Amino acid sequence: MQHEIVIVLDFGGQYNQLIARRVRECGVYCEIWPYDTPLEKIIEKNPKGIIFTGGPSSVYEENAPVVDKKIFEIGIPILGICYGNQLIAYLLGGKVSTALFREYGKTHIKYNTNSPLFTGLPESSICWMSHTDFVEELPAGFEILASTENCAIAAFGSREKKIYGVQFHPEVVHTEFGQEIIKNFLFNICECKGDWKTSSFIEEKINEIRKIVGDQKVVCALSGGVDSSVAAVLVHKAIGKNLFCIFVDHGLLRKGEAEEVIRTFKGQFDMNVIKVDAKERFLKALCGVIDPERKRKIIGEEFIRVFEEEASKLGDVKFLVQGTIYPDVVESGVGKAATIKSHHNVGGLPEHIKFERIIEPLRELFKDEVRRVGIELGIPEKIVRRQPFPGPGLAIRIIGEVTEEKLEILREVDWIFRKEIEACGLDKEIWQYFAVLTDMKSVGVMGDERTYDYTVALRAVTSVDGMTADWAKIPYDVLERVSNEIVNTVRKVNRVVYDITSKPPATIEWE
Ligand SMILES: Nc1ncnc2c1ncn2[C@@H]1O[C@H](COP(=O)(O)OP(=O)(O)OP(=O)(O)O)[C@@H](O)[C@H]1O
Ligand SMILES: O=c1[nH]c(=O)c2[nH+]cn([C@@H]3O[C@H](COP(=O)(O)O)[C@@H](O)[C@H]3O)c2[nH]1
Ligand SMILES: NC(=O)CC[C@H](N)C(=O)O
Ligand SMILES: [Mg+2]
Repeated sequence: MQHEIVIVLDFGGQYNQLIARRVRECGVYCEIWPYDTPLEKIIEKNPKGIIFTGGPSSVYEENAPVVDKKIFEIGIPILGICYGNQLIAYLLGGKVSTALFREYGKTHIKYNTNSPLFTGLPESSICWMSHTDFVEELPAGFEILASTENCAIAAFGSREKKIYGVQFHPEVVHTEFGQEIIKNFLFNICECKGDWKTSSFIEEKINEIRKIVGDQKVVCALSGGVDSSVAAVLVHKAIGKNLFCIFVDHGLLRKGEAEEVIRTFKGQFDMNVIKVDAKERFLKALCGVIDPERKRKIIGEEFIRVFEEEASKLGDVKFLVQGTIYPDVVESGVGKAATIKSHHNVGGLPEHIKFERIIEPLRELFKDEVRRVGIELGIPEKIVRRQPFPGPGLAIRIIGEVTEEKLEILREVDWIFRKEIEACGLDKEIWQYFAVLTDMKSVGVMGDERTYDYTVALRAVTSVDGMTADWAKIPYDVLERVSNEIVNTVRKVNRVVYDITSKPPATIEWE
């Protein structure tokens, strides 16, 4: 059966896959295509609508990514988001400039709810912005449909042309009514019917994995985190005893973590799990390194070398399974997307790898989708609900050089914060909560003595998919208890600060 399709044209935005996902959630099939796909190919596919994504470029730059202007004349509805919005205005004769007031994160917005794009919405609400440029003058034949305090043209469009642009990001969960806007575009403007159902993801993947590996051995990089646990269980369902999980203790784990992972996994699943102690080699490789990207690449390479060594002990192993998910991919900078940080399992991978193929069954999914798959696979809530912990571990939470001493300090601080958050039940609402050891020392006074010690930062965020996040409004008395216990019990720390930035403009991790 031929489904209705919406095409998302990719200009390198951070949230492209989120757009695709929102469209799929509305029951409309959707594919992401490169921005320079020839127009004939698009017309041939006969899409119900086209969405232009955001992107890191500015339309007035030389070599900025553009589309064939004829795309505006073929009668297919178009929605431009952020860069896509600026591009529509620019190509149709409007003016795009750099703003004096940049907007990142939470912004109040007012909608014209008479527009089919915004019907059913309240007149004002919250949207999320991430831009420097803005549409200053509209092209002829368009009207303003939304504005914010610093951005007069926060949305524009033409009912007759069926072309719309929004400066904000309706696809991120922090934009209230974002999904309604996407729905309005699909159903009111593109006149979609919604004829697509999420086909059985698990079944499809199991078949695919069986087809690729047959009866050969496979190793799986297992961290005990959500993604790799779900990936491991999925692959285990497909190939059983031919799966060998490798858990690496790289010395950058949290207090008690290695023991807990092994205990949970051995107790819970009937799987082969190999634990590798690789503390020394990781710390040696990181010695003297302060640049965050270098740290990530070194860790990415060491991981692979350890997996290769372990695999060679098992015979001829061609396949490595990783729990890579979509945010790891996009932040590492694939296609037109900018590199935000090289996740060790994607952008941090070394050039030469002995495995013939890396299998990543969760590569297109977001964390909350992975969690849903995990629950469906029968993985206990306790594992599926764990807070994310990045593969490079504490190395990217220690600003500057990683040393044994700093690791020791951070482990203790992090433990105190974690225990307190869990004790007061906040762990259920907060997406991630951890401590960062800054590279800064400051003066304090303890027991009438001068101290000159480290500042630690506490970071806690709420999020749904890790792509955008807000800082968690932890009650002052909880922060106070944590701060007191840290400075009273952890040596070499005399100051505690709380990070109150959202993502964007910050990221969740500090490096
Ligand atoms: N200590 C480790 N040992 C083996 N593999 C690891 C380790 N840490 C990370 N990996 C691999 O790198 C991938 C990415 O790490 P990441 O932390 O994003 O995912 P995760 O640990 O599976 O889930 P979570 O995000 O919930 O922590 C993992 O899915 C896993 O395949
Ligand atoms: O496996 C991983 N390898 C990495 O290199 C990595 N870097 C960040 N993260 C996790 O990804 C989510 C988004 O983090 P950022 O806002 O810091 O980019 C957050 O949940 C981070 O903890 C990583 N996970
Ligand atoms: N998120 C985006 O698409 C940003 C578009 C453009 N680079 C700007 O800064 O305004
Ligand atoms: Mg992890």
